[in-house]
Amino acid sequence: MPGERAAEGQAGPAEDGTCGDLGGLTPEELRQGQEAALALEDMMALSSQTLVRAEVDELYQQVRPLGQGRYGRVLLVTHRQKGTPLALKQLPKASTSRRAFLYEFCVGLSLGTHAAIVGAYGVGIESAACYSFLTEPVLHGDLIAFIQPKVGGGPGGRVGGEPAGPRPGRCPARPQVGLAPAAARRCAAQLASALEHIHARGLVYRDLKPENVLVCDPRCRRVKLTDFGHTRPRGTLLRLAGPPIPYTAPELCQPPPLPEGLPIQPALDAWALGVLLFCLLTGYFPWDQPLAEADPFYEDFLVWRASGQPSDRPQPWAGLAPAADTLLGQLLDPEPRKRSAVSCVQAYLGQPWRQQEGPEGAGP
Ligand SMILES: Nc1ncnc2c1ncn2[C@@H]1O[C@H](COP(=O)(O)OP(=O)(O)OP(=O)(O)O)[C@@H](O)[C@H]1O
Repeated sequence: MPGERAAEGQAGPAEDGTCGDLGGLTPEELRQGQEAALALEDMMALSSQTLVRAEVDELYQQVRPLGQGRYGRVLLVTHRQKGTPLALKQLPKASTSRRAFLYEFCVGLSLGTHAAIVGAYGVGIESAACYSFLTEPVLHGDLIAFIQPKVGGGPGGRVGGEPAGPRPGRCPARPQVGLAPAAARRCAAQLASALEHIHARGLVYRDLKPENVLVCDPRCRRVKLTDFGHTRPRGTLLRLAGPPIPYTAPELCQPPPLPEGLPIQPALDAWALGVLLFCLLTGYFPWDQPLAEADPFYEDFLVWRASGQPSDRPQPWAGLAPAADTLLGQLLDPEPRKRSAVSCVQAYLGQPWRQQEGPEGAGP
């Protein structure tokens, strides 16, 4: 989360009133992002006036921790009068500005109506040491615990970056890697739909990874996206902060088109969705970072894309069926303008994504 937004600008018209250099953004795309930014500013101003000033324990009973991120922790609590179970995300004031809190709170609130996005209750709380907000609790952990890693890892290492080998508590004899085929397709469909919903509101999610996908049931039938601290209006100018990860789109790794940075586009999320689907199907990352000069697995992928020859197919892609090749080829187009929108997933849901797919419905 909460990146302070002061350092972020937005691509905009040139001083002479023309559209100027929008860093590749069309005027319509720019308008969408500006409208989203204005709507969020309004919502933040209203929410700021209605924050509940109280200590969390006065209102809610703590049950147990649900998770910890870099910026905040999430607790399962119950409402003291009603007993309703709720998830409470707490962001310490020491490391979170009021503006950054309001931003994450309002983005979550504006998006939480979608079935595959964690629902928000519209209750923001200011305590002495923390800002907090309430969301629906999703009690089966995050997707990382459901992805069976390939023993020995893959090119870019195991998803989640834990030591190799089956995880404690999961069936060690199961040959399955990644997610079971039906569960992978269900996840893909729900996440693509959630991202479409975000993009249609002029926003870019920017943080797609299994840790931000919460699982609603033991068979991973329903999932929900959470954590909107990195979400920004389309066209926000951003630079890569820190080293790239497998989910980072290649255009963010290149020198930006404008001095202030790259105007962000939904194509960033399409790339991350492609990488996540690869992980769901194989149990490992396709590469460490999308830099041909630094990552031989990414370089092999580019060579295969350019030639289209089966003999150039990189070994990590070996188990994928033709439909998955085509789908991932569209989402992982290195050229953002040619990359397909996340909605392209829907066209491939009826076809096998892995060679020798097991029986449908075989969940983890
Ligand atoms: N509504 C919820 N229900 C259940 N668990 C949740 C919920 N929201 C978050 N969690 C758990 O808490 C963890 C941390 O939450 P979150 O990702 O929002 O924190 P963060 O500090 O913003 O994280 P990051 O370091 O990824 O930016 C999640 O990975 C998840 O396991």
